[in-house]
Amino acid sequence: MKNELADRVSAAIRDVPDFPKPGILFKDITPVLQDGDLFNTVIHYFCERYESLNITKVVGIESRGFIFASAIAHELSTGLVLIRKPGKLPYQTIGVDYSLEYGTDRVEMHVDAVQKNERIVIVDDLLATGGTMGAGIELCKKAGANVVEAGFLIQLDFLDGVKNLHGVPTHSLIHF
Ligand SMILES: O=P(O)(O)OC[C@H]1O[C@H](OP(=O)(O)OP(=O)(O)O)[C@H](O)[C@@H]1O
Ligand SMILES: Nc1ncnc2[nH]cnc12
Repeated sequence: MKNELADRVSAAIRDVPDFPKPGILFKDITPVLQDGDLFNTVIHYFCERYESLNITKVVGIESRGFIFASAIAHELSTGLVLIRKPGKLPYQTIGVDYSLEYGTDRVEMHVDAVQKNERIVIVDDLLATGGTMGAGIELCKKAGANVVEAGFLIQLDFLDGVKNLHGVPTHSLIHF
């Protein structure tokens, strides 16, 4: 199932050169979302991976990670946690700074979003340098969570982002 689905997702992803900055080949996932059957199959693929792992919360990273995390959490009936860019969350937060393929940023999470020893998965659409997910993992670990897996739709292997993921197991549906 994985290879057939990976081929369908690869074919749907649209490459946009020089977005948002010159030299970046942007992987546009919106065609995957626009295809109801494909989006549904992707969500079920991740749910099958996670359904027997006693996951209590799915953590999504703003903004494209929210799309996948929220659909997976809904399907698994787990909680959903939002990791957001700075200044967006209303309550007390913990935060981590990181560098991006095209800039620097910071991620934040509510202090009470994840409890000690909770089994969580963190989901994002794409792994590039790993700065974003690395910071997300750090946040969840700070809160005492057991990060079972970092899941991605797409992994850009040439950027070797896995080295920034603190040894957490990772899974990506497709690799470029
Ligand atoms: O591995 P990294 O080098 O950290 O890059 C990956 C991150 O970059 C993109 O998000 P972006 O910051 O563009 O935000 P968006 O999802 O709101 O478009 C992507 O959705 C990941 O979160
Ligand atoms: N090349 C890329 N395409 C889409 N999202 C990204 N986030 C970081 N690098 C990216």
